[in-house]
Amino acid sequence: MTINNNTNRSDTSRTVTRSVAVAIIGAGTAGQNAFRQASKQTDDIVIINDGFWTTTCATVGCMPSKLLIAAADRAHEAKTADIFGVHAEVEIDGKAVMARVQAERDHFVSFSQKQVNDWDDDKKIAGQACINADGNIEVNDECIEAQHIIIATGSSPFIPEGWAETLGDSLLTSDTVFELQDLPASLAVVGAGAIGLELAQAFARLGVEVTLFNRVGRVGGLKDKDVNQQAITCLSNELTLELDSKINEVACDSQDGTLRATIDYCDHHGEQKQWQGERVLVATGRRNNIERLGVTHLGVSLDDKNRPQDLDKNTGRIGDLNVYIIGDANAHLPILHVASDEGFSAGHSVCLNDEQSHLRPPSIPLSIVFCEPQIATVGMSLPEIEAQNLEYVIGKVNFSNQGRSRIMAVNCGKLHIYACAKTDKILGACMAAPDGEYIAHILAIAITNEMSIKTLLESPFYHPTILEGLRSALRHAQEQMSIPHQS
Ligand SMILES: Cc1cc2nc3c(=O)[nH]c(=O)nc-3n(C[C@H](O)[C@H](O)[C@H](O)COP(=O)(O)OP(=O)(O)OC[C@H]3O[C@@H](n4cnc5c(N)ncnc54)[C@H](O)[C@@H]3O)c2cc1C
Ligand SMILES: NC(=O)c1ccc[n+]([C@@H]2O[C@H](COP(=O)([O-])OP(=O)(O)OC[C@H]3O[C@@H](n4cnc5c(N)ncnc54)[C@H](O)[C@@H]3O)[C@@H](O)[C@H]2O)c1
Repeated sequence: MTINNNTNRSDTSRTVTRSVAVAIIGAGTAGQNAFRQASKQTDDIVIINDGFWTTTCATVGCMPSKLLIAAADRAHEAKTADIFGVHAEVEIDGKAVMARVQAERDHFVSFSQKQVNDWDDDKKIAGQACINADGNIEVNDECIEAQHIIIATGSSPFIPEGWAETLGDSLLTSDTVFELQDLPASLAVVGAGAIGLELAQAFARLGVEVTLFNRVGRVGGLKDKDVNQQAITCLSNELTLELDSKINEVACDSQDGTLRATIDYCDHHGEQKQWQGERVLVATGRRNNIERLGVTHLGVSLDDKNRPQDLDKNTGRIGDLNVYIIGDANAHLPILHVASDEGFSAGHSVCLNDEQSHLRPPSIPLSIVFCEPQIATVGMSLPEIEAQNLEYVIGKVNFSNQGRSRIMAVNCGKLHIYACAKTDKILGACMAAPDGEYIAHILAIAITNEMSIKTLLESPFYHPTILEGLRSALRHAQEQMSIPHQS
């Protein structure tokens, strides 16, 4: 069977060389999960992948970035030990730092490679897939007709037009930065999203002279002005920030074998300035890899940012087509656990008649940026709550005087909890906070299970912990409510 709703059929059809029940395009986290789940139901399956058969997460994403951050945090702790009366001489061996990042990264990569190696060779095709006007998949010299197609082609770094040429060898992206053999002397990081923030702070902590540029005044996508401002205050203790700036031109030349990159920009006061240094890490966002895949031949419509329309956010299914677009490829929530869950759900639903069986329940939004303080958002954002005219209160805590945070000298940050004033339930939260990853998970569990603030406050909070800061914010929210049982 070919995919239905085929709108762009050509007369010059290529002969089908293989027919399968399920074809998966892309073997990253989402695609591998889909393959594993679907393989439990059918043998009539093929997975096609271009490039490395591991995952973005293990190879150039979550894992190498956290390995670099781990080294940076050790350096930071040693360099700032003076505050405790502990004096340490810190010497950073850039080659050894990068060697550990690469060795541990390779260890993680080998896990996913081993799993893929165990799959039957005749179910794996290495090559770049393209969907033709008949809705069939062309790869190498094969033309595959599939009853169900799962697209899990991920995303790639977006580089502003012309920058690759003008920055030449000084250009780095998250695809190349972890291959460095040594630390650069100086680095401009462009983009203060998750990638830019994590890597800018990590390199700064490792002794690299870092300037972080962003075209808006927001960091880590924070939508709460107060928390955003607090995050900027904390981060600027360690980083040179050029927020709300406009980059006009980038260039690079080489003198005596040393790279010299320049960035001409207009700062937030409107003053023309120039940055000069060794390397430029471009972290200006990622784009899903479906532009040239030919998904429109399957009846899928895309908006102006390549986002598929009619996406079922639980399964990645597109409308009533037998087409699923999952993971970063659908540009919905480009984070790891979402790619993983969507892969799992799509893998089941292509094979079972009962589409609801074994599907993961929709999880509430959760994102964490691993800078310090950690920037995390859970549930609804403030603009979303306001757009729905919900009656809300904000429970706030500032970590500057929070007991355990002061003890540990990590007392910079703020937590805002948005709670419904009528139901006592948590709607969402936003923070730049020490131990933000744990606070965010507790709040995510509370929202998922519709726990009231009262119930949460009846749970024990051990003393002295940073989580007592969470209790302070919950109490602050409670104080503002007029629900009788709360008084
Ligand atoms: C630096 C960095 C740090 C990150 N840190 C975190 C983090 O801390 N936490 C978190 O939750 N998320 C993080 N992410 C995001 C996370 O890594 C991604 O959301 C996730 O890896 C996406 O998985 P995927 O399966 O959708 O895509 P991928 O793993 O990218 O897999 C897509 C596969 O499809 C292949 N492909 C593409 N086009 C074709 C084609 N035409 N034919 C055949 N194959 C094709 C690709 O080569 C690739 O192998 C990070 C990302 C980056 C870049
Ligand atoms: N810890 C995590 O969960 C984690 C870590 C890294 C990446 N990721 C995932 O990877 C995705 C991509 O991350 P990202 O940080 O590249 O993208 P992003 O979209 O989050 O941030 C890009 C930033 O670059 C800025 N920008 C864009 N063009 C610019 C220009 N010309 N000049 C100056 N600034 C410019 C934008 O204003 C924005 O702040 C994220 O959406 C996230 O889901 C997650």
